Amino acid sequence: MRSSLLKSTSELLRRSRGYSSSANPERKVAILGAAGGIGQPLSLLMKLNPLVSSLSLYDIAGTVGVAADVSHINTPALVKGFMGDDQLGEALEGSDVVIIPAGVPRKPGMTRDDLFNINAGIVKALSTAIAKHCPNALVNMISNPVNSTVPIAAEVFKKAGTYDEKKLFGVTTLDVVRAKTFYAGKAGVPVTDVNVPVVGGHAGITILPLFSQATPPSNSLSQEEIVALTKRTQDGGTEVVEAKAGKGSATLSMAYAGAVFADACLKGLNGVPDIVECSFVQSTVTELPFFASKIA
Ligand SMILES: NC(=O)c1ccc[n+]([C@@H]2O[C@H](COP(=O)([O-])OP(=O)(O)OC[C@H]3O[C@@H](n4cnc5c(N)ncnc54)[C@H](O)[C@@H]3O)[C@@H](O)[C@H]2O)c1
Ligand SMILES: O=C(O)C[C@H](O)C(=O)O
Repeated sequence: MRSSLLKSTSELLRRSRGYSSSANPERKVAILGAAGGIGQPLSLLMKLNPLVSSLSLYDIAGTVGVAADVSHINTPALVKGFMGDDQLGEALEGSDVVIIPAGVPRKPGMTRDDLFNINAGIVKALSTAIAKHCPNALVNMISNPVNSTVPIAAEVFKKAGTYDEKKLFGVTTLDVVRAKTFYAGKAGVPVTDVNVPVVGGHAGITILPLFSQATPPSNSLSQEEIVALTKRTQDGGTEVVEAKAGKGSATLSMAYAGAVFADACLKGLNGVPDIVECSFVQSTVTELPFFASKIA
């Protein structure tokens, strides 16, 4: 009796947060680059997500320890670690969502484009494996330069005959997270109430936070302050790269942003209505083939 009461109370709590165990199908999430600076905290956050039933942690090295560590957390997701080319197929098989933070990060003085030569090859190889082993998965691309890695993945999927423009997302959520934080601080509004769409791309001046559409609106911000907020959002990545002084780029805030975006994907797959996020996707909003905007 007591256990069934506890069970139904916990189900009620889950429902009130938008989750329902009985309605939610089994979902497998794979993280490629799971032992890295983003990969590890992202693995933790996805292990905490009640919509995940199976969590597949893949990297070229280091996943045995990360998977053992994360697997001890008492949440339902079953965790498995995979390493090296031989295990990539098994890591991906049956995945509903694949998150890709694999690749090298910036050091001070570099632009995201300086990462292209190394990361393009990594993303091409991983996308080829996704096309083979889980062609229907939603792909969340974190690896930089996002403005290029997303089109690369699209080309790989087209070549494999598996491309679905609605399933490939460049993760620009960190730009939104930053815009919300910086706006709330300046406008003096509670950060949890704030929303700011960010469109364009994910590099320097291609990051376009639309503070004119921010909610709650602020009448107190001057034009100068909005220009400064825009510049800080555009330079947010560089601010962290310089602060880390050679030890990489944003990892913790990115893991948070990646977990928010992946959660939106899982909710979308589960039929939860009105899920809206900004993402860098194939687009007809401008003449550019890919553009970040609000997607539902
Ligand atoms: N989209 C964004 O907003 C955003 C934000 C922050 C960082 N990033 C990008 O994310 C990437 C990762 O950053 P990080 O700080 O985690 O770097 P990191 O070096 O700490 O981790 C990268 C991980 O990728 C792994 N890796 C390399 N090649 C691989 C392959 N072929 N298959 C699987 N794993 C592989 C490495 O072993 C490493 O564990 C960088 O390109 C960085 O620029 C993007
Ligand atoms: O700035 C970087 O190199 C990493 C990432 O794109 C970010 O915005 O933090």
